Amino acid sequence: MIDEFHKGLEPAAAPQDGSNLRVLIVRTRWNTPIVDGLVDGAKKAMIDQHNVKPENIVVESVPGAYELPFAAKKLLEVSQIRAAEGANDLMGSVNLLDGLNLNSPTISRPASTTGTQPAAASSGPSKQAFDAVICIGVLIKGSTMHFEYICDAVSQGIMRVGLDSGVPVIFGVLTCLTEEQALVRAGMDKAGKGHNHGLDWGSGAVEMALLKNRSL
Ligand SMILES: Nc1c(NC[C@H](O)[C@H](O)[C@H](O)CO)[nH]c(=O)[nH]c1=O
Ligand SMILES: CC(=O)[C@@H](O)COP(=O)(O)O
Repeated sequence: MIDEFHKGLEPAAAPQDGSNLRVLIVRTRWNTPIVDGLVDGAKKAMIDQHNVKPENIVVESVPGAYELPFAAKKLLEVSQIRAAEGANDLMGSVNLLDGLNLNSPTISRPASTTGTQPAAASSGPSKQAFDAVICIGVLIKGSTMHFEYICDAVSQGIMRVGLDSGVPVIFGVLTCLTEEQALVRAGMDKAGKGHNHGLDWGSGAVEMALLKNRSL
């Protein structure tokens, strides 16, 4: 029986400004063609509707949905450590600039008190911590209870990463009984009546990141 086609979430009332956000997408390598479509939808919504810079969207892959929570947790932690190091470098230079007028337009980084130049800011990976994470995967029921156990573990795990880290983690995992159900929810069904849920996840990531960053 073909179930009702989903129209997905109504788009946000208005596009939101994601131009300063950095978003991590963790995606699986199971059911790759469908996951690819969902990832594309999430990126499209963030870039086209909410002005997220393409270079501020990082995509990492894991074997399967069960690995999504661990990867989200660890990659988030690394980005937060890197951001703290970046802030520390900056504070270090401020300390080195003791007594100077920090508003001076000609300020430069002096040699450190030990006579060696402080490490130049690396041009390596971004030091901005992720403002949101989107976990994307497709679970399709097989002939055993494996599906049920993974679905429960993954949904609980992804929620816990968000609550524990204080960074919104979007649950972008389709839990389907058939491949057709997944195709419909990725907007890839032959009838063309489906809706790409990745679009909703991208918009949701921007909305929740801005909510997290909202100043009191
Ligand atoms: N059957 C599906 C899986 N199974 C693999 C697990 O997610 C996991 O990678 C494995 O148990 C090793 O820990 N993963 C999916 O993403 N989708 C499936 O349909
Ligand atoms: C979601 C799954 O792990 C499932 O596809 C595995 O299939 P099976 O239950 O037949 O082993």
